[in-house]
Order: sequence, then C-alpha cells, then structure tokens
Amino acid sequence: MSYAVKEIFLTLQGEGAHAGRASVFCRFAGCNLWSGREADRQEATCKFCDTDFVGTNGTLGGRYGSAAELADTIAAQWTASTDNRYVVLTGGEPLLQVDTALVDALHARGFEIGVETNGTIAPPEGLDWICVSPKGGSDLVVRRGHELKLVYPQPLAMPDAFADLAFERFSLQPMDGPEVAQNTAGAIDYCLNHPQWRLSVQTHKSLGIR
Ligand SMILES: C[S@@+](CC[C@H](N)C(=O)[O-])C[C@H]1O[C@@H](n2cnc3c(N)ncnc32)[C@H](O)[C@@H]1O
Ligand SMILES: Nc1nc2[nH]cc(C(=O)O)c2c(=O)[nH]1
Ligand code: SF4
Ligand SMILES: [Mg+2]
Repeated sequence: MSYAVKEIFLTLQGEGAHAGRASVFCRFAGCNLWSGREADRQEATCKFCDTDFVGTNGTLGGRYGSAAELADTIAAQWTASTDNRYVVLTGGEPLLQVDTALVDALHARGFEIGVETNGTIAPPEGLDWICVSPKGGSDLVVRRGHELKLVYPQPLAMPDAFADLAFERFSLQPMDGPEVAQNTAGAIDYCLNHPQWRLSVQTHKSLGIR
C-alpha cells in the first residue's frame, strides 16, 4: 500500500476534546465528499470545507511507498521525549487510505493515534481516538466512537439527529466562513441549552498556528 499525503507538521491539536495537545498532523490527500476544486464546491456533498487537501505539494507531502516510511517521517517530527506521542490522521478523508499496516507502524513508534473522519468509511481496528464529524447529505456509517464533533449549523445535520449515538464526547464546532460570528453565537446558545454538547472552537486559527 502507498499513501498520498498532502502535508505533515507538528502543532497543537486545535479542536475538540484533545485541544491543546502536542500532535503531529498527517493530512492525507483526497476526499470522498468534495474534489477539493473550488469550481465543484457548490455541487459537492460537503460544501463548507476549510482545508486544501489536493495533491501532495505541502510540507513533507508526497507519495509514501510503505507504512514504515510514512511512520518514520511522522516520528521524525516529534521533537520532545518519547512520552505522550500523539499523531492526528486527517485530510481530506484519512479513512480512504489509513490501514492496519499504518496503525501498527505508528503504534510501534510509540504513538497514540487520533483520526478526524467524516464517518462515511469504516475505520480499521486499533485507532485510539476516533473523532467523527458528520456531513449533511452523506451516509453516516461510523455510529460509535470516542468523539462526535459536529460542525454547526448544517440544515441537514442538526445535533438532535446524533445525540443518541454511542460516543463518549459530543462537541459542537461553529462553521467557519463569512458567518462565523453568528454561527459561534448560535453554538454557544445551543450548548447552554443542551449540556450534552460542549463548544469546540478552532483555537489554532485564533492562535495563528497551523
Ligand atoms: C478538514 S476535515 C478533515 C477530516 C474529515 N474529512 C472530516 O471532515 O472530519 C477536519 C475537521 O475540520 C472540520 N471543518 C471543515 N471545515 C470546517 C469549517 N468551515 N468550519 C468548522 N469546521 C470545519 C471538519 O468537520 C472536521 O471536523
Ligand atoms: N492545529 C490544528 N488542529 C486541527 N484539528 C483538526 C484539524 C484538521 O484540519 O483536521 C486541524 C488543523 O488543521 N490544525
Ligand atoms: S469531508 Fe472533511 S475533508 Fe472532505 S470536504 Fe468535508 S470537511 Fe473537507
Ligand atoms: Mg483544519
């Protein structure tokens, strides 16, 4: 198996339950809910994406020929001691590419593995933190996991529809874009009235880090 990777970088997890945690991000190229081309955005299933996941031209991007090669590159970005090593597999849609060989190779290098997924593809065994972010108009197949992190508001995916699923943590993340202020106010109001949900702000954006 080879892996098409957009970029790899060390940063703090900006979102969700692990916000603030030192993490190596590995962003896989490609997504099943949008081509990534602006011309296709309005016809895509997922129309609000804030991320460039097209191609392999970012920092340490490329086509990695084996799980060991990719895991070695990820491990080389970790600058601290070997304690608390954490990697976030994202994209694009990482579950188009993440397989057991990569999970095993990262565990062998001492990493806990988080994944950010749109929930339309079943994950391989062994992932340590599965964060599912459902998209209105898509078919949600990952209906249990560690965190459900819903971008808000989405007319076709409102929180009620997910509140009974088997997740440990429910996060509500204001949709970034021209209406972010209004979306943030709406999400705060929702969390105040539905305390099962916790606000997730995209802290890396206000901190000015990746
Ligand atoms: C770029 S996605 C990649 C992982 C996966 N494809 C997914 O959608 O979960 C990473 C996270 O950013 C969130 N996200 C994408 N665009 C956003 C936006 N405009 N505002 C807030 N969150 C956004 C996604 O819902 C997801 O939780
Ligand atoms: N710092 C930081 N935190 C993040 N959490 C989820 C991200 C993503 O794009 O998947 C992301 C990201 O791109 N940067
Ligand atoms: S599913 Fe994730 S990566 Fe794909 S377009 Fe939507 S937010 Fe972006
Ligand atoms: Mg992001």
